[in-house]
Amino acid sequence: MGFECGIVGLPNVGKSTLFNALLSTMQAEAANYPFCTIEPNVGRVAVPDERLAKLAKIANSAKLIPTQLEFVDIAGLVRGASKGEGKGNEFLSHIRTVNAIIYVLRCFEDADIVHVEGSIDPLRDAEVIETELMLADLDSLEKRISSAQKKAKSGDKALAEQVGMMERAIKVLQDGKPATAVNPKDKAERKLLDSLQLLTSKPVMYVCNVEEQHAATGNALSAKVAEMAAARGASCVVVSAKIEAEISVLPSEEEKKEFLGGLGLEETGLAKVIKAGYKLLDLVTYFTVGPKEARAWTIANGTLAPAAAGVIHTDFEAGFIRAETVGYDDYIQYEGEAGAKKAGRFRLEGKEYVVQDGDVLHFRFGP
Ligand SMILES: Nc1ncnc2c1ncn2[C@@H]1O[C@H](COP(=O)(O)OP(=O)(O)OP(=O)(O)O)[C@@H](O)[C@H]1O
Ligand SMILES: [Mg+2]
Repeated sequence: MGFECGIVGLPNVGKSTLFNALLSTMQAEAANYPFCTIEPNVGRVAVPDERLAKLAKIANSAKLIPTQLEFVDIAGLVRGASKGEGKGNEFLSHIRTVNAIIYVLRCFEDADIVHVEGSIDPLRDAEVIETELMLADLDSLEKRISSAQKKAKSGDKALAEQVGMMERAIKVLQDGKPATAVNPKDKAERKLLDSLQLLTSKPVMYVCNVEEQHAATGNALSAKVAEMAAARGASCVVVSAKIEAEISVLPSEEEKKEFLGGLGLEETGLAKVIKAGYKLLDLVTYFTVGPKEARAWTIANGTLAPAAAGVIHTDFEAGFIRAETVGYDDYIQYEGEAGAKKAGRFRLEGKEYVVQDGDVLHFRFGP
């Protein structure tokens, strides 16, 4: 399971500006010119988590190592992308490989920055892009289904199930809905749907890119997007990519805080985007804490202890014996492992243990 969020949208809406800010260390081209991003840019960013510093303080850890999330800056799609317009096929194939989609919607007015659709209308923009993705999915399913149907007739049960799922997906797409609207009823159905590798079965969130002065409050356009997102049960984050780019290059945390305060913000829009992306992928964090370092690790929600150990090292998974576990709240309340032990809050967990968000773990493993 990968942990990649694709940044998707029309050209010139601020995707690369946001991406650059996210990876102030990395360079992706940002210019007032449609299609300036030709190759997809991939970068890793630290996931902000207040808990890490609190744990490190208790354990006197010398170093803090946050966990990371990957972002991919994908070139702007245009109307007709599913038919190959504006390098559409190539750009759509970049979306196919990511695990979740972050739609960047232009909610800022600026007469100097060209809008491919000629006016500022984020709801229309979302519809244009989402329609292209649905058309691409429909096209790919219609191309695949007849040969799959033929093969399924030979009695291949797994294939027959897949054909069933294809038929359901085609139906919802023809109704103008994304493949997620198939609403898989259990894990097995979810897996079947995923196996079709559709663009519109990926989890989705929206980023409203607003003017500097609306960074804290949003504007009338972002309010409309928020309403649409809420109706779909999707999350929606307001940022001003341009301001984020300026903040991200400030040399010290203090200066950043001051700058944010002046705008009426408590945390950067980037932090909000990263946290929302992490949630969108249904990821959770566990910690390893010691005098050398306090470190955060990422796993999919529902991961069992041996597989969670495998994120650190494959040997940990192969030779897994048990996980010494203290829940985050207990670790804080009893001020560390020793205190948690005294209070009877130290647990030995086995192979069937589902690691919980915030767990402080120490893995025991053998040869
Ligand atoms: N919040 C904002 N307010 C004002 N201008 C902005 C804002 N966000 C981005 N811009 C400007 O919009 C222009 C386009 O931005 P950017 O290059 O990031 O777009 P893009 O979505 O990556 O485009 P493409 O699809 O062509 O790669 C840039 O000049 C950038 O400075
Ligand atoms: Mg770009």
